Amino acid sequence: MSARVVETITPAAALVSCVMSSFKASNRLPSLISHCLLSLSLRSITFSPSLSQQFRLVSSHSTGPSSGTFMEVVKAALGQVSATQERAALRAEQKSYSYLQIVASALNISNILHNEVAITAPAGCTRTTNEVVNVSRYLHGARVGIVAKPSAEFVSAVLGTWLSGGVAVPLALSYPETELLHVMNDSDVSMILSTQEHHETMKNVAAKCSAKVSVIPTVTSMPPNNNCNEHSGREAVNLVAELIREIEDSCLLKGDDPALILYTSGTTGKPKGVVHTHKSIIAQVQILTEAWEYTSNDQLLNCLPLHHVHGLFNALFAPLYAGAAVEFMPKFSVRGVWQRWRDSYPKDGNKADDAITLFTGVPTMYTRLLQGFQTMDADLQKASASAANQLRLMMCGSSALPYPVMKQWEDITGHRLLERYGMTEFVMALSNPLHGLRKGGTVGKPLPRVEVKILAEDGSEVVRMGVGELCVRSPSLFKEYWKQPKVTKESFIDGGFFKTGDTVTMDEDGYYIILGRTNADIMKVGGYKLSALEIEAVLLEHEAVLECCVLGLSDEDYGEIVCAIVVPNADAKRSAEQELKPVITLADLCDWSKERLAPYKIPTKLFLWDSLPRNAMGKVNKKEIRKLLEQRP
Ligand SMILES: Nc1ncnc2c1ncn2[C@@H]1O[C@H](COP(=O)(O)OP(=O)(O)OP(=O)(O)O)[C@@H](O)[C@H]1O
Repeated sequence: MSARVVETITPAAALVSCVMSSFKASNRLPSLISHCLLSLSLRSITFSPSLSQQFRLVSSHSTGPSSGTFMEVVKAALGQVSATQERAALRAEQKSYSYLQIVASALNISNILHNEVAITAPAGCTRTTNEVVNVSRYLHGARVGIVAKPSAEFVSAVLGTWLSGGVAVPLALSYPETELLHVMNDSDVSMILSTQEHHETMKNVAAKCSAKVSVIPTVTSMPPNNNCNEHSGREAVNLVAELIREIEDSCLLKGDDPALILYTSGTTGKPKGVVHTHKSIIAQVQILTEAWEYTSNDQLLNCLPLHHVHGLFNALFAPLYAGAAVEFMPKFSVRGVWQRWRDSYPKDGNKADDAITLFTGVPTMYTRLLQGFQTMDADLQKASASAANQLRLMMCGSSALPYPVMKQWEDITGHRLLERYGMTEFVMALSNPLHGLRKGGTVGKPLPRVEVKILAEDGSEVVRMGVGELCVRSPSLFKEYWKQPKVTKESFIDGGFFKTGDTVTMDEDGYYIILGRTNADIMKVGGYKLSALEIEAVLLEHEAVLECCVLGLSDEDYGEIVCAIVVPNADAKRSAEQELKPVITLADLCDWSKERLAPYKIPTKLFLWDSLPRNAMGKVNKKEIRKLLEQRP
C-alpha cells in the first residue's frame, strides 16, 4: 500500500461527513487547507451542465486514490455543484477576488515555493517524497515568512504555503529590523514571500539571515460589474483539476503538523513563537463559526493586522471557512469605517449587495469611532448611527473594553458590543453570547468545546467568585512554543490545561471577569493585590479622561504604589487652557475617586500624557512604561 493511501484513509471518513453536512467539517480533517479549499472551490466556481460533464471527464482521468478515499469524495462533491454565481471571497482597495482566484494564486505560490525551496525530509520523517507520486512540492514543515499588508496576496501566500506542506510565519510590517531579524532567525525561515512593495527591504533583511525572497504575484481580481464567468470554460476545469491534485498532495499533512507560527506581542517578555497545527486552526474556526453564527451571507470589514489572532482568525480564517466575504481596510480609518457602513445601508433604507454585516475591533478603535462620531453634523450622525445599527454583529476584544465606551456605543448604534477573551496560544476561549445577555465588564463564558478552570496560587481549584489564574483546555490550543520545550512544559498543568498568566474571577452568573496579566496588571500595594484594569475602568468614567493606564511603581514602604497615566480629552484640555489651570490634578482625581474606589486603590501618582504608546493591537506595554518611569530621577 502506498504512503498516500495510508495517509488518506482516516480523513476520508471525516470528509464524507463534512460534505454531507453542508460543509460543516468534522475535527478529524487533515488540514485547514483541505477544508478551506474544498469550501472555497465549491462556493465559487460557475459550472454549466456541460462544464460539470467536462469536469467529471477530467476528474475521472486524474490519478488519485481509489474509490472511497478522500479525493473521490471531493470529486463527487464538485461534480454535483450546479450553476452558481462566482462570488467575492475577499475585497481590498476597490477590487474583488473570487475564491477561485485566491485558490489559483495559491497554486501558483505553491509552484514558486517548490522551485525555490530545496527541502530534504527531516530525519525520522516517514513521509519521504520517494514514497509517493507527485509530492515533490512537499516542504516538510519549512517555515515561510509572509510579508504583505492585509490583501488577497497575503491570503494566497498563506494558502500556498500550506498547500506546499510549509509553515506560514506572518511577519509584522511595523517591526523594526532588529525585531524582524529576531523572528526570522528564531523561526529559521527558509523563504520570505513578500509583495512587490516590500521586496527591496526584505531582500536586505533576508540577506542577513540567509533566507531567500520571492515576490507574491499579484492576484487577478474580478472584472468590475461582472461577477461571473471569468474563469469559465476549460480554464476553470483545469484549475479545479489542479486544485484536486494539490489537495491530494496536501493529504501528506497530518492534523498535528505545524501550520502557523505567530509571535506574541512581547508585552510580558521577549516575543515567543506560538505554533498552531492544522488541527488547532480548523478546531478554532469551527468554534467561532458556531458561536457567532458566521455564514456565507456575512461580509466582514477587517481593519486589523494579520500577525495577531484577532485579525487572522476572528476576522479572516473563520469568515472564509464559513463562506463569508472579508473586506480589508489595511489602515484603520475612522472616516473610512463610518463611510463604509453608510454605503452599506444608504439612507433610503436599502441594503447594498456588498453590505458589511460583521465588524470586530480592539477597544481603542471604538473609542476613535466615537470621537469621529462626535465631530459629525446632526444629519451625518443620524445616517451613521442608523447604518451601524443594521450590521448583524459587532465584537470587541484583545484588551479590556471600558464600560463607558461600551455604554456610549450602545446608546448611539443600538449594538451592545460582544466582548470576548483570547490569546495567541489558544486564540479565543471565552465569549459573551451571540444570543442572550452580554454583560459589560465581563468576557462571558467558555466557547463551545472549551474548558476552563481558575487556580489559586497553591494550585487548588478556585470555586465560584474566587480569584486566581485562568487555565484553558481547548481543541484550539497551540502545540508548543517554537524551540522552547522547557517553557512549553512549564506552561501546562496536569490534564493539558494551559496556564494563561491572566488573573480572573467569575461573577454570580458564571461570567468571567479579566483582572489582568498577573505580572503586569496585578499590583501588590501594602499587602493588597489590586487589579489595574478595575481601577482603569473607574477612572475612565471621569469626564476629563479620554484614555488611561494604571500600573504599579516600586515603593520602599508599600512594595508598589498605584500610578495613573491619564490622557485628557479635547474638551477638558480646551477649557483648562481657557481657564489657565491644569486639566486635572492628583488632588482632583483623588477627591473624585473617593466615592468610587476603596482608599488603597486610589492613585497616589498621576501623569498627564498626550497619548499612550500602543502597539498594532492597541495594547500598552506596561513593563516598558514602568521601566521608563522608574528610571526618571
Ligand atoms: N477582552 C479582554 N479583556 C481583557 N484582556 C484581554 C481581553 N482579550 C485579551 N486580553 C488580554 O490579551 C492577552 C493576550 O494577548 P496576546 O496573545 O497578544 O499576548 P500579549 O499579552 O499581548 O503578549 P505576550 O504574550 O507576549 O505577553 C490576554 O492574555 C489578556 O491579558
